[in-house]
Formats: sequence, C-alpha cells, structure tokens
Amino acid sequence: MDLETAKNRIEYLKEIIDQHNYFYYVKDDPQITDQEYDQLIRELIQLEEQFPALQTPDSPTQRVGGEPLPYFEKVEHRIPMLSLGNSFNAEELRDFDRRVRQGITAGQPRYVCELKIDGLAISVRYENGLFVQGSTRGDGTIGEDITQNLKTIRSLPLKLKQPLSLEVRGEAFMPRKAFERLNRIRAEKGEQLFANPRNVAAGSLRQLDPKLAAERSLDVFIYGIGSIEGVEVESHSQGLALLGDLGFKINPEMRAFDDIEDVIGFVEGWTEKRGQLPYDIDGMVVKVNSYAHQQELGFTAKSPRWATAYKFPAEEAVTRLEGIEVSV
Ligand SMILES: CC(C)(C)c1nc(N2CCN(c3ncccn3)CC2)c2cc(C(N)=O)c(N)nc2n1
Repeated sequence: MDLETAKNRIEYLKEIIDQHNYFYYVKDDPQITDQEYDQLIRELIQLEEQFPALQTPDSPTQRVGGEPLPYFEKVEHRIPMLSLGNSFNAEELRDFDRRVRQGITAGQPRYVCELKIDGLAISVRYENGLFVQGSTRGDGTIGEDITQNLKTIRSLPLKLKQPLSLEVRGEAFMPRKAFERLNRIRAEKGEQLFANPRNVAAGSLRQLDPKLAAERSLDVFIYGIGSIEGVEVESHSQGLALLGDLGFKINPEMRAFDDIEDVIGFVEGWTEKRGQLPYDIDGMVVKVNSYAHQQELGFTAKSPRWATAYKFPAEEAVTRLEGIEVSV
C-alpha cells in the first residue's frame, strides 16, 4: 500500500473508531460488535506501525500512553475550581432559594439539579478540538497533570466534534460493577479490598503508570465549562447541551425547575432511589441556570453563591470485607 492510500485509510479508520467509541462509551449504545470494533483497531495499529509518520496524538490507538512518569507536574487552573456550599435538608434549600432571590435584580431564578457523582473532580483542556491536558482539582487552584491517565478514559473524547478551544470540568468515577469486579479479584488474591469506588478512582488516576489506570475501566461525567473561546453561552443548561453536542458524556438525570419546592421533591426522590444507579452519588447539586444571575450572585471566598450541594444523610453503610460484615 502506498503512503497516500495508507493516509486515507488511516483517516477513515480514526473517524469510524472515534464514532464507535462515542456510541459505546458515551451513549452506551454500541452500533457494532466487539469483534468488528477490535478488527478496526487492529488494522489501525498495524497501519500506524507500518507508516509511523501517519500516527497522530489524537488517534484512538494513543489512549494508553507511554512510559510511567517519575512524578506529576503541577497545573495552575486558569479558572479556579471552587468548592460547593452544602445544604442538608429542605429548609436549607429554601434558605438557598431566598438568598438567590434577594441577590438577583431581574427575573425569576431557574434551577438546574444534577446528581452529585461521588468521584474525583477533574479539569480537561482542549485546543482547536484536541485534548491537550487534564488535571485533578487539587486545592482548587493548583492540581496535578494527569493527562496520560485521563486519556485512558474512553468516554472522554480525544477530538471534539467541533474544533473549539475550551476547558471543561467533570467528575471521574468508577462504575459500581467495575468496583465489585475489582474487589472480587482482590479477595481471590487475598489482597486488601477497596472501601469504595471513589477511593479506587482517585487512586487509579494518581498512578504514575497509565497502563494501571487503563485497566480500571474508569468513566467520567462532564458537568461544566471552565472557559470557552468564540462561543456565547448564556446558561448552564445551554452549556451542558453544547458539551453534549461536542461529544462529552453528560449525566442524563439533570432536570430544570422554576420552583424550589419542585427542586426539593426531585432531590428527595433521589435520596430514596440512588441505589438503583450504576455509580455512587453523595448528593445533588442545585445550580442557578442563568449565567447573568450567576454573575450577579458572585462568589463567597471559596464557593459560588449560585450553587449548593445537597448532601444525603449518611446511610448505614455495610461493607463485606473478607467475608465479615462491618459497618463503616
Ligand atoms: C461548578 C460548580 C462549582 C458549581 C460545581 N462544583 C462541583 N464540585 C466542586 C467541589 N468539589 C470538591 N472536590 C473536592 C474537594 C472540595 N470540593 C467537587 C466538584 C461539582 C460537582 C459535581 C459532581 N460531583 O457531580 C457536579 N455535578 N457539579 C459541580 N459543580
């Protein structure tokens, strides 16, 4: 095969594999069998080995990066990753609503409610649509560069559907089934079990060898825009819709309400049925939708006045460790 033919075939394979990654890992709706997918990947790997000059960093074959790192570089977040104020019951959500209504001068607030995924907060930067850097939240200002580990998360696109430059925030997590499978393997080996999926996600993303992170079937939900160039976005819900169109995995359970009583009903509903989810959540996040309202409300020293985290009451967690029941 000559270079020109190889170049066209490689471009085609990268495009089609990216599409199938999107269907499988982001939409959870595969369009081809695993065997057909593996065949495409194997052909691309062979062609890139045969024509190394045609291998690009955004190729799906580049997800499990190079050598283990000696340490993680520090990354300063251009836009700080803030904390969240907490609400612990319906009355405190009503207080939040009262403070919001006092803080805005025009219109009524609309709230977006999201599940609060119990994982590790991350920030990912794209330039002209290509994944360039990913980092942990750290202390909100300085995080650790974990680009190589985040590239192993198949639901995080290496190339966006539009060549935009932006920074997104999300929560990396381990699905409960993957957590249980991992602990079964560790139990069989007589190794100590992990206490919860969040610890595994955090531990996996802090591995210096990306091959270890790649084995942990981590996943991610993107929940916000840190910064974006060349696009006017006016509300959080509009921002989430744009992120979905770009190929990011957005949690489907988010809802918008105009009345805090409806927010309270939604939040209390999830308090009961969170066990049905395939991942852990430790509460809900309620955000004022309009960016103009967010601007008016501003921030306290460390967290936005336009958002609150509703924390579920700590449930009696019972974990089986080495066959005995312990309450944690
Ligand atoms: C952009 C804002 C600040 C409103 C925001 N901040 C969040 N977090 C901040 C505090 N974080 C944090 N992490 C560690 C230590 C202290 N704070 C962890 C992320 C959010 C987390 C989730 C989630 N987990 O599903 C979410 N759907 N939306 C969020 N939105």
